[in-house]
Amino acid sequence: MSTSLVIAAHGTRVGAGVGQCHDLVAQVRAQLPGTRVEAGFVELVEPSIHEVVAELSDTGPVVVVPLMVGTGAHVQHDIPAEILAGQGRPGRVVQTAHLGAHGHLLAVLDDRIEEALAHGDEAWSQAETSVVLVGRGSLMAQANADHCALARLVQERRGAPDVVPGFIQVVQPDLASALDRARQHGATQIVVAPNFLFTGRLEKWLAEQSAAWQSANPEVQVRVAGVIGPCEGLARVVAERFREGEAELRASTEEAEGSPVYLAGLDLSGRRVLVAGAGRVASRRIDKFLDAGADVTVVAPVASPRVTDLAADGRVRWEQRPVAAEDVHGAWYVLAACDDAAANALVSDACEEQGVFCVRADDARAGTAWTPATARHGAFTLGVVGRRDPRGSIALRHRVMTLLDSEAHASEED
Ligand SMILES: C[C@@]1(CC(=O)O)c2cc3[nH]c(cc4nc(cc5[nH]c(cc(n2)[C@H]1CCC(=O)O)[C@@](C)(CC(=O)O)[C@@H]5CCC(=O)O)C(CC(=O)O)=C4CCC(=O)O)c(CCC(=O)O)c3CC(=O)O
Ligand SMILES: NC(=O)C1=CN([C@@H]2O[C@H](COP(=O)(O)OP(=O)(O)OC[C@H]3O[C@@H](n4cnc5c(N)ncnc54)[C@H](O)[C@@H]3O)[C@@H](O)[C@H]2O)C=CC1
Repeated sequence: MSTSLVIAAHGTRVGAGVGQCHDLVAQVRAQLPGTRVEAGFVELVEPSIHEVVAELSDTGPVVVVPLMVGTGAHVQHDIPAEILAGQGRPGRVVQTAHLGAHGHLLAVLDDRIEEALAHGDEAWSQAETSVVLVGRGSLMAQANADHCALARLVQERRGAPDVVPGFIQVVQPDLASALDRARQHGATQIVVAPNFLFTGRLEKWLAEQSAAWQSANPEVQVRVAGVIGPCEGLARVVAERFREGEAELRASTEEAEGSPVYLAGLDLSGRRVLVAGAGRVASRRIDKFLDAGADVTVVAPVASPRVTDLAADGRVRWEQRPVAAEDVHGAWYVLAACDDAAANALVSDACEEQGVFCVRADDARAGTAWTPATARHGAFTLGVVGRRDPRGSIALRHRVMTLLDSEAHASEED
C-alpha cells in the first residue's frame, strides 16, 4: 500500500502566499511521482491538517511533514494534535522533523542573499555586506536558539563578515535592534534576509520595518532579500523528510511483524552438513556444526587456517575444489558461504530442488534458512534472529547476556 504525504503548512491571509504554497506542493509532487501529496493548514486556510489526514489515512499510511523552518508550538503541539484528531487507526501516521537547518535550505538562503547583492543600482560584494537574518520569533526558547544557530551556519557557509539574527515578532532582538547591532559592528551595507517560506504578512512587516530603519539611518544602505519561496531546494527537503517518515513507518510495521523465519533446534548429530566455501563466515559456523555433532563436508578451493587444521585432524572432510550441485546429495543442512554468488546460487538451487534447507550467506532471501546469533547459558543455547538484521541480533544477544551476567554477579554478592 503506498504512503501518502501531507504537507502541514501554516496558512496566511495573503492570497499570493497561499498560491506559492500550492506551487511548492506541485514541485514536491514532481519529486515524488506516484505518491499522493496534499497540503493541510494549521490556520487561516482550508483544508485543515486533520481533514486531510483523515481522508488519506483512510486508504493507507501517511507521512506528515511540517512545512516550518523552525520548531515551535505548531510543530510540537498543534500538528501532533491535528494528527490525533485526524488519524483513524493509530500507528499509520507519522510526523517527521520540521525543515530545520538542512543543507538545501541553507543553499536557498544563500541564493536569496546573492540575488539581493546583485539586485539594485550597483552590485554589492559579499565581503563588504553584513546580513541580518530574520526569523519569526517564538515563545519556545529552542526555536529562537535554532534561529541563532542558523544565522551562524549561514555566516560560516558564506564567509560573510557578519550575520546577525533578529526576530520579526515576540522576542528580541527585533529587526530594528538587529540592524542597530550590525551597524555597531561597522556595517555600511546590510542585506535583510527573511527566513520565511512564503510571502505574507511577516514579509510585509519586514519590508516596512526595514524601510523605517533605513530612513532613520541614511548613512547605512539596506536591501531586503526575497523569501525562500517555492523552489527546488525546498521541495527536495520536503521529499527527503517524506522518505525519512516512510522509513520510520516501515521500521514500525516490521517491528510489529517480527522475524519472518521459524526458529528451530536441529539435531545434526551424525548427519551430513555441506559447507560450500571455507572462508571467514564458513569457519565461524563450522565450529557450531561440530559442537552439534554434525558430519561436516567442506568444499572450497581455498580454506582458512581453522578449516585446514580441522581437516588435518580429521574433524571435517575438506574437498579442495569448486562446489558442484551433486555435493548437495545426502546433506540434511547446507551452508552456501562462497564469495561467489554464482557458486552460492548453484548450491541453493540444488537444495531447493531436493528439499534441503540452505543458508545463503550472501543473499538471505535466496536461501531457506537463517543463522541465529547464539550464546550459551549453562545447559541452554539462546538464539536471536531478526528481520535480516544481523547487527540487531548481535546487539540483542549482547543485551541479554549482559543482563544474565549482572544477575549472576548480583546472586554472588548475596
Ligand atoms: C539473514 C542472515 C542469513 C545467514 O547468513 O544465516 C544473514 C545475512 C547476511 N549477513 C550479512 C553481513 C554480516 N553478518 C554478520 C554477522 C552475523 N550474521 C549472522 C546471521 C545472519 N546473517 C542471518 C540472520 C540475521 C538476522 O538475525 O536477521 C549472525 C547473527 C550469525 C552467524 O553468522 O553465525 C552473525 C553474528 C555472528 C556472531 O557474532 O555470533 C556480519 C558481521 C561479521 O561478519 O563480522 C556481517 C558484515 C556486515 C555487517 O556488519 O552488516 C550479509 C551481507 C553480506 C554481503 O555483504 O554480501 C547478509 C546477506 C543478506 O542479508 O542477504
Ligand atoms: N551471512 C553473514 O553473516 C555474512 C556473509 N557474508 C557474505 O558471505 C560471503 C563469504 O564471506 P567470507 O567468508 O568473508 O569470504 P572469504 O573470502 O573469507 O571466503 C570465500 C570462500 O569461498 C570459497 N569459494 C569461492 N568460490 C567457490 C566455489 N566456486 N566453490 C566453493 N568455494 C568457493 C573460497 O575458496 C573461500 O574459501 C561474502 O561474499 C559475503 O557476501 C559476509 C560477511 C558475513
